[in-house]
Amino acid sequence: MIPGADEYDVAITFDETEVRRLLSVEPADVDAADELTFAKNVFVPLTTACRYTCTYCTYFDAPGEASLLSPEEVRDIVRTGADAGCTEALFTFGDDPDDRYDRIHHQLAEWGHDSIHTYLREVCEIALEEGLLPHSNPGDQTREQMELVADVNASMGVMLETTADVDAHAGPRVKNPGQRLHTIRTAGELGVPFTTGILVGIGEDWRDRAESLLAIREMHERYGHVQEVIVQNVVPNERSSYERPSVETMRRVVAMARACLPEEVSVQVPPNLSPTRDLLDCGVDDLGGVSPITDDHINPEYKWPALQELEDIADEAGVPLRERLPVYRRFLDDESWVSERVRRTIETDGRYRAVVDD
Ligand SMILES: O=c1nc2n(C[C@H](O)[C@H](O)[C@H](O)CO)c3cc(O)ccc3cc-2c(=O)[nH]1
Ligand SMILES: C[C@H]1O[C@@H](n2cnc3c(N)ncnc32)[C@H](O)[C@@H]1O
Ligand code: MET
Ligand code: SF4
Repeated sequence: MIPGADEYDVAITFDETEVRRLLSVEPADVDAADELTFAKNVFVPLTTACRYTCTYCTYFDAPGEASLLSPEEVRDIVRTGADAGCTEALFTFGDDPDDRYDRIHHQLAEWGHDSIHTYLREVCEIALEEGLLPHSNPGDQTREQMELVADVNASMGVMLETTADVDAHAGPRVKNPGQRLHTIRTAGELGVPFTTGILVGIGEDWRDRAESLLAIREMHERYGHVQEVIVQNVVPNERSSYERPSVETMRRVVAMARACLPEEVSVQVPPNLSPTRDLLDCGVDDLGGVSPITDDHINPEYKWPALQELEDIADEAGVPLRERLPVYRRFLDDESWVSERVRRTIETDGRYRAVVDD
């Protein structure tokens, strides 16, 4: 049973034959992709306040220290990004930060906001004004929260992490797999093109990995909204000494993801964290958002590869490298997936047409 599944009304019955099939998948069983895609983004770490304290994470700050970027700071970052040829403003930050941080609450109030989501809407609008397409990953969202920002985002996301009950999420306030799945389902109901994924090496076992991927597939089968699934290996940092999963483990999980998910769903690995070159024959077809100007604020010790390195990786795999937008092509021509507002930005900016038509 997935923890929290009943409470959030997302119970899933796994087909034992399917679980077994995935558990037996080997890298040799899947086809390598015929192209590699990536997006150029700027990372906007809106706030370091977070209601959770995941043991693998260095991102969050204690209540007395956590900060919030101002609208001016956000405009500066996204403008620099647009000048550097980026297409995506990645808003990733602490989960429900106004939940228990008074100073965040007061700062938001000073700027005329009563929640992080009304503020997120304002900064997404700033990104659109500056010509960037927002992709927000604020962690878990209620339907009301997501509705507030859906039409100013090209796509959104949240990592499922895992369906298992792991110690990494133990404590008084914790990520709950049922709540994560509920967020993924809400995106489907609201017609939001969505990114999710699993975090490998946080205490889950092979069956948990298979079930996590099957849970994502189940959500996609219902709504068709999952555009990509990130297979992310945990990396050690100064707060925690998680062991990196071995290359062999990552090869098998990536192959499992490819074998589990339908063809239209991309399998992404982050090129700054993963042994990317060793995973390409296991079905990876996307390298995610990489930034020519900002750090990966979640894992700042791990630098983004330069565009040239992505070219070299694709060359070695013998496939073309193609730039993409934060929203995948198949959603673009349908108003129920991409709002008029976002579509206008894509259609009026020559840079976007060039990326879409490439
Ligand atoms: O730079 C990062 N981008 C992350 N991204 C962004 C991703 O690389 C791109 O923004 C998407 O591929 C959209 O283009 C995430 C997006 C999500 O929706 C959910 C989780 C992640 C995780 C990361 C991450 O750890 N680091
Ligand atoms: C945005 C995403 O970053 C991931 N994340 C957080 N901390 C780490 C880490 N040490 N290693 C790898 N990924 C991490 C989580 O999966 C989160 O959902
Ligand atoms: N806090 C959110 C989550 O874990 C967003 C990114 S983690 C820095 O989903
Ligand atoms: S991974 Fe996200 S939810 Fe977990 S502590 Fe870090 S910022 Fe918060």
